[in-house]
Amino acid sequence: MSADQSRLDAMKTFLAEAFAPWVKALNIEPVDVSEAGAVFRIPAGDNLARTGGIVCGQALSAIADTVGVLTLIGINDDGRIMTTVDMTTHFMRPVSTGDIEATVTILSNGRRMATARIDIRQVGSPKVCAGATCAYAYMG
Ligand SMILES: CC(C)(COP(=O)(O)OP(=O)(O)OC[C@H]1O[C@@H](n2cnc3c(N)ncnc32)[C@H](O)[C@@H]1OP(=O)(O)O)[C@@H](O)C(=O)NCCC(=O)NCCSC(=O)Cc1ccccc1
Repeated sequence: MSADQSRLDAMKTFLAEAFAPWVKALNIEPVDVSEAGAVFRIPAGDNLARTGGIVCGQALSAIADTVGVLTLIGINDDGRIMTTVDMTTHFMRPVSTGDIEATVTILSNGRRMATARIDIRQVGSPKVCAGATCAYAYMG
């Protein structure tokens, strides 16, 4: 098994074991991971849409926070657990229902804190629809 496959498996296991049931129901799929970050696919169905078939901001924020945590779980080999301490999200253009992609870039990963940038796009489009910056504190 490649190192990346083992990281993807660790992310999937953590998603299945650690998150609230409604977060698991987002069906977030890790598809790529490296030291620099990770890429995720999410099938955004009508259950995530507000009026007009637009994916609601509440779901996009939850996706951003979750993929940030999963990326740190994937790239850290030390079993450290983190908690979100700050998050800023911008909704720059609507996300239509359908497959969406979240790209995580790790901006910092220190002894006590980590910072991640998350960009959410419609699959197949280069345009960022929503962007978030999340700060995480390592516990213990
Ligand atoms: C409209 C604005 C807020 C400001 O735009 P500006 O900065 O002045 O710039 P600009 O006008 O250039 O437009 C930029 C891009 O946006 C596109 N576009 C614009 N208008 C429309 C339109 N009517 N329909 C479709 N697309 C539209 C436009 O084509 C362009 O895209 P392009 O470059 O051609 O690819 C924009 O940033 C936006 O839609 N953000 C996403 C907000 C969002 O989805 N929030 C989350 C859901 S809300 C929620 O969950 C809470 C809630 C729940 C229930 C009930 C109530 C609340």
